[in-house]
Amino acid sequence: FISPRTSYLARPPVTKSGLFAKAGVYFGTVTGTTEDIATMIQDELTNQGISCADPVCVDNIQGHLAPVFAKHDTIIAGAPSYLKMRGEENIEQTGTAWDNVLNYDILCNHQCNLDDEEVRQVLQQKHVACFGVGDQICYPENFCDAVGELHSVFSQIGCKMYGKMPIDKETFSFTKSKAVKEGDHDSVGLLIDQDGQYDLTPLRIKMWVSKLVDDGFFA
Ligand SMILES: Cc1cc2nc3c(=O)[nH]c(=O)nc-3n(C[C@H](O)[C@H](O)[C@H](O)COP(=O)(O)O)c2cc1C
Repeated sequence: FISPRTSYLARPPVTKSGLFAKAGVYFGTVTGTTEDIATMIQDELTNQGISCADPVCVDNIQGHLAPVFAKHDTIIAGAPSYLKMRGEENIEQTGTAWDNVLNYDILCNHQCNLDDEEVRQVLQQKHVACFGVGDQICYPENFCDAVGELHSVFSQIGCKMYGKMPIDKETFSFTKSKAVKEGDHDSVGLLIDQDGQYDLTPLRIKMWVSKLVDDGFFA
């Protein structure tokens, strides 16, 4: 007997049958930029022959997340970064449903406090890659921090993480980001500066999607 509540856990792996798209792109946004990037990623996936559902805004997800995420083999998760002050302390937030959906707030301490066992169970089987948008001129020490935060949640749940990118020193000028581990030459996901470098965005997306394909993200 499989209870209706957990029946989706027993579904066979997602195929290209058209019932479920192979890749799911989830984003949060405050002023629309992350949505634009999510759509550009979807277009690039389609160009490269990967079936991808229309990007879903996490603020529009009602109720339980597990059945939503269960629809896809691979999840691409994107968020903007919004630095905020809490008293004297800087805290990072996305300003979107990611902040509460994944207990994002608690991530500032780099702890994963995801109590929801069902979400955890579903996500453990998934390939996940993260992307984000930010502004490296105004926030050079916190550029795209949310990408690092999101990555840290999904990896602590036990997802198989993809999407690392070498940081191009010729074009990026930020000094610090939670998306770049100390001493690393790669970021943990795709970093986009649509405020200052929108002209570089299409190539960055193309290279990232190509790398995801090469690394077996969709295999
Ligand atoms: C109050 C405020 C705080 C911000 N904090 C950061 C930050 O910490 N890091 C960063 O890279 N960008 C930061 N930004 C820039 C936004 O992340 C950037 O404009 C992004 O494109 C907005 O994405 P959205 O349109 O999807 O909300 C901040 C912008 C504002 C207005």
